[in-house]
Formats: sequence, C-alpha cells, structure tokens
Amino acid sequence: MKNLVVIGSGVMGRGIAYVSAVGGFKTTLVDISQEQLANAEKEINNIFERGLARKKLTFTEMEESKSRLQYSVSLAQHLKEADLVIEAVPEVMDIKKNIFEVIDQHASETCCFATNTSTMSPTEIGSYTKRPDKVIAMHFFNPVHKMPLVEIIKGLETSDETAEAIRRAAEQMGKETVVINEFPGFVTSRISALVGNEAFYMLQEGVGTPEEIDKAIKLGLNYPMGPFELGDLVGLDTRLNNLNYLHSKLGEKYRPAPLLEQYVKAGRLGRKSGRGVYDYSAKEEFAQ
Ligand SMILES: NC(=O)c1ccc[n+]([C@@H]2O[C@H](COP(=O)([O-])OP(=O)(O)OC[C@H]3O[C@@H](n4cnc5c(N)ncnc54)[C@H](O)[C@@H]3O)[C@@H](O)[C@H]2O)c1
Repeated sequence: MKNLVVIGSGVMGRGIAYVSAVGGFKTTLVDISQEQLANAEKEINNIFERGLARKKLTFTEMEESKSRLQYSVSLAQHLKEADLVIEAVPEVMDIKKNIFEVIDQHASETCCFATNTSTMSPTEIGSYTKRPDKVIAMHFFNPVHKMPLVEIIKGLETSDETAEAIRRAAEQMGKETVVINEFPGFVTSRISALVGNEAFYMLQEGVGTPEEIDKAIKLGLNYPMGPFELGDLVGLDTRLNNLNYLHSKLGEKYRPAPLLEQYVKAGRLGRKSGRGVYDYSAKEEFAQ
C-alpha cells in the first residue's frame, strides 16, 4: 500500500492523516468543509512543530512527511490511485453508507476500505459495497498521534488478506494492533463504556467526589486517566450515545446512569463545551 485517502478531517481524521504521512504513505485528507480542512492543516502543522521540538522526528522527516500530505474537498478524483481509504466522518450510519457507496464506485478493485467507527458494524458498512471482503474497521484512539493502539475489527465477510494488509498498514503508522471479530462495542468501547458508566453510578450514589473516584481508579488500579477525566475528553454525549447503543444490543448492564443523562441534558458535554464533570472554563489549554 502506498496511497491513502482519509475522509473526514475532524478530531480523528486529522490525526490519522498525520500518522499516515509520517508512516510514509502518500496521504490525501478530504472533507466537505473547507473550514474544517484549514483547521486540520493548522493542527497537523502544530503536531509536527511539537514533534520536532520534542525530537520525535527530525526536520527532514517533518518536511518529507508534509510533502506526502495534501488536503482536498473533492473526493472522487483522489480515489482512483488509492490503495486504502479510511473513513472518519460522524458516527451516523446514513452518512457512512453514502460515503461507502461513493468510494465503491470510484476506487480501484484492489482498494481496501476501513471505517474508524467506535461502535458500528463493519459487516453492515461492508454490505453497502460490492467488496465486503475488503471492508474492515480500523479503530484509532484519541489523540491519534499519541495513542499506541489500532483495534482492527473483522466483519463477517472480511478476508484474512484484508485484515493482514490493514495490520501491516497500522504498524507502518507506528501503531500496535489487535485483530478481533465483530461484536457490539468491540473490546475497548465495551469496557470503557462500562467503567465510565459505573463511575457515574458511584457519583450518583454519593460514594465520593469526582476527584476522589478518579484518584482511586488512577492510583489504585493503575489507570492513566480517571473515568471522569476520560469521559470529559471523549465527550459525555458521545459516551451516552455509545451506552445507549450497547444497552440496545447487549442489555441491562449497559443502561446509562441517570446522572450521566442529566449532565448531557444540561449541556455539560466535557472539555468541548467547557464543562462536564469538571469545569474547564478557566483553563485556556482545554479551550482548543
Ligand atoms: N472523537 C473520538 O474520540 C473518537 C475516537 C475513536 C473513534 N471515533 C470515531 O471516528 C469517527 C469520526 O469522529 P470525529 O470525532 O473525528 O468526528 P468530527 O465530528 O470531529 O469530524 C467529522 C468530520 O467529517 C466531516 N464530514 C462530514 N460529512 C462528510 C462527508 N460526506 N465527506 C467528507 N467529510 C465529511 C465533517 O466536516 C468533520 O470535519 C466517528 O465514527 C467516531 O465514532 C471518534
């Protein structure tokens, strides 16, 4: 694989484009919004600058990586050359369905398709194409340039060859991989949703303050972040959305804590809204 197209230049797509270019792939980042693309380019350049300052890469590596990266609002023209397309558009099945129908029409027969979905079925997404054997989920984590894992999820029809090609591509991007079979929530979203939800039940029951619960989990269980810190980073609305999905598929143990629903109703969505479990309004670093 040499040529990659990343669709969606939001939180995840820009990180995926960065690790792809640094990994040596000729990468095109595509979005329908020119403004999002401009923001993505600015942020990717910041990641390069910080990487250079921290000696994660040399000046030459930075310049070579940047020269492999381009930004575009027109998807179709870049698909003919693509060996792999990674989709990172919002977690809405209709949007994803539309994208996969379009890329299936324009990409070469040998091109593989990956979705960065957190919860959705790669089998269903593959069914919107005429190449379900070449469709897979490639689940990156936020922030992509720092998080070491890509969780690779095979749909029912995904071939072993596709899974192996995707595993090699992820490794070329500097990532560790696990290859698993599709089941709602995969491995990581399922566990993370459960831990985050349990923490909300504890808060609701008055077991402790958010600080105490986060500290107990971090220092007692050796988690790098507390469940509330992580929930605020991911977004409490996203967390609730995932829990509702898992509740519908896997039953009672994923029922969202009423307190979490209340926070989301109040607009306390986490860092992105300035307030979630914690208040970020005074902290400039969280405003970006
Ligand atoms: N945010 C996370 O922490 C996280 C982690 C892992 C996986 N994911 C998954 O990654 C995917 C993307 O999430 P995100 O947080 O980056 O979303 P986001 O909202 O930040 O970005 C989505 C981008 O897609 C663009 N877009 C929408 N429709 C498009 C189209 N038809 N063609 C091209 N671009 C289009 C939007 O303009 C936007 O820039 C979702 O499936 C999400 O579940 C998110």
